Amino acid sequence: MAVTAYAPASTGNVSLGFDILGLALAPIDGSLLGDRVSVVEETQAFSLENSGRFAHKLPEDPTQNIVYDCFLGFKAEMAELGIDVQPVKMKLEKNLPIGSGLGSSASSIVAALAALNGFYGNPLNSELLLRLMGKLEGQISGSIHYDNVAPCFLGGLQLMLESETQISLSLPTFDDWYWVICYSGASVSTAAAREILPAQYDKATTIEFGRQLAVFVDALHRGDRALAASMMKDVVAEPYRKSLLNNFDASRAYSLQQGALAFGISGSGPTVFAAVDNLNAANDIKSWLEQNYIQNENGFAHVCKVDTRGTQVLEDE
Ligand SMILES: Nc1ncnc2c1ncn2[C@@H]1O[C@H](COP(=O)(O)OP(=O)(O)O)[C@@H](O)[C@H]1O
Ligand SMILES: N[C@@H](CCOP(=O)(O)O)C(=O)O
Repeated sequence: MAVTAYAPASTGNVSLGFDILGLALAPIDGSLLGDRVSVVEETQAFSLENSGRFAHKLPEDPTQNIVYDCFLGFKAEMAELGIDVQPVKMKLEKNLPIGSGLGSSASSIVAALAALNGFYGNPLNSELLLRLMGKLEGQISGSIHYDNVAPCFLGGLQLMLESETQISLSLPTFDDWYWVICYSGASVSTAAAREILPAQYDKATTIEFGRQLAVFVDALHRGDRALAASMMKDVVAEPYRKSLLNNFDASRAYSLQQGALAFGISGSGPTVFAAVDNLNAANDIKSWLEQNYIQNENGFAHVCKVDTRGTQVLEDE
């Protein structure tokens, strides 16, 4: 029976946890912000059919699509278990823009592997799947980072542990926070946005990074909203990446003036996010960003909450 998986958008870094903190997102109006991948049936030769708002931005050759690499990666893992996997017919509904900072490649990877695993009766456990997801994400961006694939797969706010037995830890979140996200419509390559970062950081930056992350995690556990929000400042990527983004400083200034608790770059951009604890302010910031941050017809904005469910796998009727 055909199996479909939905994998939500995610914000990597969340300003203060470069490569090790990520958040899954769900628009509060119920709209779909994530890719869907189906495994339809076994066939003679691998095939992939693309649809969705951003399908036209995908490589035309199906073997250049990361979904194909997921199939190969899954097949190799199954071979380790002594199981031979035949070519399959797959479908990708590409709802997330590529190079947007919303974990677009992660969403396709996670949905593809979750659907493949579901189709074959869940032979691979979650930990193994997550490692494979990270490996495939690393293939695209140049180095392995789990801050998109982990929240996309598991839901919620995830902190990377990356021990031999566990990749990710789930952190508590504040139910009353909204996450306004706005994608400008421009494309920023994650690999390129990683290359512009320094290879080394100075002592002061390193201490600041450690202080912020430690205090933030403690504040989350104690439910101290104000302290948690005050730690959300990016000392690692934003100083170098914000020059790639039009109108970033004005967008932050407006959001903070409207009462946003924090404002930053989602992943490697150009999407920006504002954390807000008031729905009226969240809607107001969303409208302003729509008017002032979006650059073309591909852009959009949503008021979101944390997606606590992560990837959803369904057997088709
Ligand atoms: N299913 C897919 N979804 C997203 N990107 C894909 C997919 N298949 C192949 N790609 C390629 O992977 C790269 C993704 O770029 P990247 O900047 O990492 O995107 P994102 O930050 O949105 O994940 C692009 O070159 C894109 O053409
Ligand atoms: N930690 C990564 C996150 C990249 O996210 P994406 O959504 O832009 O792929 C980074 O900041 O490079």
